[in-house]
Amino acid sequence: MREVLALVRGPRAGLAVVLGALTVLAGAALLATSGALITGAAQRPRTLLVLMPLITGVRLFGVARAALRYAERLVTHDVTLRAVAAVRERVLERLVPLAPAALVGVRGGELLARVRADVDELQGVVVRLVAPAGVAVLAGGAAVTLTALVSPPTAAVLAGLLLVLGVAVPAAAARAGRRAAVAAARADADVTADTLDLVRGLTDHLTADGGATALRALDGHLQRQEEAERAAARLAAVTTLCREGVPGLGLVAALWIVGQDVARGDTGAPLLAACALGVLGAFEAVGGLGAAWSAAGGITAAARRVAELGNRRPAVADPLDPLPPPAGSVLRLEDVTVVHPGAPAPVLAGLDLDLPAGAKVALTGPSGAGKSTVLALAARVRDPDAGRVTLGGTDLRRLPLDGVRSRVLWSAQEPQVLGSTLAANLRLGRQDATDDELRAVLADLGLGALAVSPGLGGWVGEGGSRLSAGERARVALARVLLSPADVLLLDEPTAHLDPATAERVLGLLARDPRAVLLVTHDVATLDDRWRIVGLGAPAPLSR
Ligand SMILES: Nc1ncnc2c1ncn2[C@@H]1O[C@H](COP(=O)(O)OP(=O)(O)OP(=O)(O)O)[C@@H](O)[C@H]1O
Repeated sequence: MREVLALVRGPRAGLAVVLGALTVLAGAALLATSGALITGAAQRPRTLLVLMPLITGVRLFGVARAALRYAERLVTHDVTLRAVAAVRERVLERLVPLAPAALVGVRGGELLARVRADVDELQGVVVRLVAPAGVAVLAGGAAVTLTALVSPPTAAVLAGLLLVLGVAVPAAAARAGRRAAVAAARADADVTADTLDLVRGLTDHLTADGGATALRALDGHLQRQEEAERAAARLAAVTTLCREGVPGLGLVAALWIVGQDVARGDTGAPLLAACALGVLGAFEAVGGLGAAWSAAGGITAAARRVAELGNRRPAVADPLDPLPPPAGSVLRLEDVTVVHPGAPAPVLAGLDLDLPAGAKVALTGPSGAGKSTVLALAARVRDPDAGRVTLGGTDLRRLPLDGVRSRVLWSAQEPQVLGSTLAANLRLGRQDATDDELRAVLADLGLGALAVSPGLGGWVGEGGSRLSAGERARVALARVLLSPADVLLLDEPTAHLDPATAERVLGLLARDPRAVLLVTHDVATLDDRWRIVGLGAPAPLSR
């Protein structure tokens, strides 16, 4: 929260508060001068000139109030938009280094909820929290001081009732509403996460039990959401009652106190009307505090969740004193051990692996043997728990991450195809690749037809849904072939391909002058250009 408040500090936020306070005071002054004017007119003065200052005051405060409100909204929204843009940028900046290794265990929908719903919630920090609090202090203080000039006892009553309406009532409501706000935020996040998971895995859910289990879980979250909303509505009704009732009490108190002065002849009736209506208007100073107190719970919870994401430590980080890029590109795993969190035994223990420049190595072994983990180490997506991984003789941990990623390219087991054009997907491999180069690589991979339909500028569907699984796999391969990296790491690149296409792809990779380390379960398709390294039990098969 401190971090979010720091974003709204500064002259603009101060200006928003001052304008808000002046708007409230102009409103109270408008009521006061109107009351005085009507009462003065009712006394039938001999000349209207007596009323001229009040007539001018009514006009002045009426116009000023509208102008000030407009300026206050303008400044407040400017501050809000700046703050939200800064928070969103910060969240994304923190998220990027976490992916992918440090985000294992975080649900995609939950992440989306944090980036979208929580950051949206934080946009209320100025409008619903900071500005109302500042306005209450400034305008409330000024109203009490001005009232004290006319009637100190009325000022004392006003101060007390402002505290009741601005502090006691909202604090009690906030305490009662905190649980509902947290429950609502949790239910919102669960609904978003489950809906996203349901949509993503629709086919699996439908084939399992027609989606009944997933819908039941979603129903549960929706019910919790509804209960939280009902509790919030009940609370809102009680606070509305107080919001309307307490200013009424202030009005009655002012009429009674100043009325006694009028009865004694110490003051005039116009001043009585001005004071009573001014007091009524002054309650607008704390009008936003009820919403501020109830918003505080949700905003604080959202800020805490966003901060928690920022406090996650990236699985890998840039070195403090990076070494210059090595000249050679031999990739070596030396006596490497990896223990996944919570795992009873290391997935890799004392593994040595050499990938000289231009070498073709195929990693094989049973499912869960740690083949993908080897690729993750080689691309420095994670670091070994013991041993080291070197590129050209330099420990990867001593090289800038960008430098490693530009030299070593990792194509994951389930590569992502973006819901964009074919060309945009291919250029993830190399941004400056020409259209001719894109067409050539597609032709090499047997995807020449895609260059015609949907065409390089054609949309490939959400997640590449307009392509077949084999086409998606080859689009990912095309990126790899276009990339300028020295070392290519591929996780089961032929998994979705028919035998003839798999052979064609392996041929292309074998002819590529760069070092290739691939994971495969299909050793039979590899010719003798490939060195095969087996991982895990049963005893490794080596050639
Ligand atoms: N982030 C992680 N946290 C905990 N355990 C993990 C993590 N990543 C992988 N594992 C575990 O480590 C083991 C090796 O996983 P890895 O993905 O490297 O296997 P693999 O040989 O590539 O398997 P497959 O052939 O099925 O793709 C598995 O038992 C897996 O459950």
